Amino acid sequence: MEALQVINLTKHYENVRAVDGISFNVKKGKICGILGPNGSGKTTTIKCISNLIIPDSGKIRVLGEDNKKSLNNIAAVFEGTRNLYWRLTPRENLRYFAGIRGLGGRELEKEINILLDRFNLTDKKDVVVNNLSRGMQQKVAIAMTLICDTEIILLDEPTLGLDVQSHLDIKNILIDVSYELDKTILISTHDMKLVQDICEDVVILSNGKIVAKDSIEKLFDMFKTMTYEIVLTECLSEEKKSSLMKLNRAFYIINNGSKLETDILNEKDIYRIVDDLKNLDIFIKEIKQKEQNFERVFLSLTAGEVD
Ligand SMILES: Nc1ncnc2c1ncn2[C@@H]1O[C@H](COP(=O)(O)OP(=O)(O)OP(=O)(O)O)[C@@H](O)[C@H]1O
Repeated sequence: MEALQVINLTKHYENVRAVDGISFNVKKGKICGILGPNGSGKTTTIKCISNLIIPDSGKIRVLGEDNKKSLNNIAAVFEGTRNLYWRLTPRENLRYFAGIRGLGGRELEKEINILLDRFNLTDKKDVVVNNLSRGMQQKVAIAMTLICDTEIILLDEPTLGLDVQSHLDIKNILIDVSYELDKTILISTHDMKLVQDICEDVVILSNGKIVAKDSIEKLFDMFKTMTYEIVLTECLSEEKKSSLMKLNRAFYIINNGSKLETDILNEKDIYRIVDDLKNLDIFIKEIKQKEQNFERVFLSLTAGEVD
């Protein structure tokens, strides 16, 4: 069942076409990522879905209903957790946002305690949000969406500026929320690792248009290459770098020339690469096959102009 339908959405800011006729769906209980370079239209899309800005044209449906009539079924968290009240505590924030949606009473207090516990925030429940770490603030913001009990949760850059532990915590929380509570989550992000780890589907934008929308699995299959890392015995000189660039193969020069990466389709190619490097007096210390990386898929899809 489609929880969210975006149909032919277009939004201009004066002469900028921020979003240009995009359509995609997100199934109930799934996590979908919106990826794209800076300025590709991700935030504009999220803002249109959450009714913060009015699109020029197109339709947005939540469980089949126009999004303007579904305000109580959409909760959004924008970059930098700007929608929290910094001088209120986590408990007060949750109470306030639930109150806006007409929720209150003893049942609500019980719900708030359960949520604070779930997010490991119980011992911080009376500390003003301003004095919490970035990771904790992000948890409060996500808890805020849950207390409102909406069908759709929109998250703009939920892992921006988080340390490794908080990144992991947020990732686990989102997986829990989607699987256990059956929430539909749309995440706008630059964080490929997050998308690769938790999203089932992805929409990739470039210049306000969709360049790909599919499951992560299928997008990986589309770019089924093997990436090899070649560690060199010494850093490449500028002369060797330019000789390498003249070869009929794309090498990514890493670590100032002490490593190379290349994508191959056929395992036999690796023997040709070894020969090519030997002919250029570039000596190999080690060759490793790398795990497939969603960043490469993304770069392949967004490189160059998209009409
Ligand atoms: N309020 C505004 N007024 C004018 N132009 C805007 C406004 N908001 C966004 N834009 C422009 O619309 C385009 C899309 O912006 P948007 O913020 O949606 O992209 P984004 O993919 O979220 O970018 P980023 O990854 O940098 O946050 C950009 O060219 C941006 O400069």
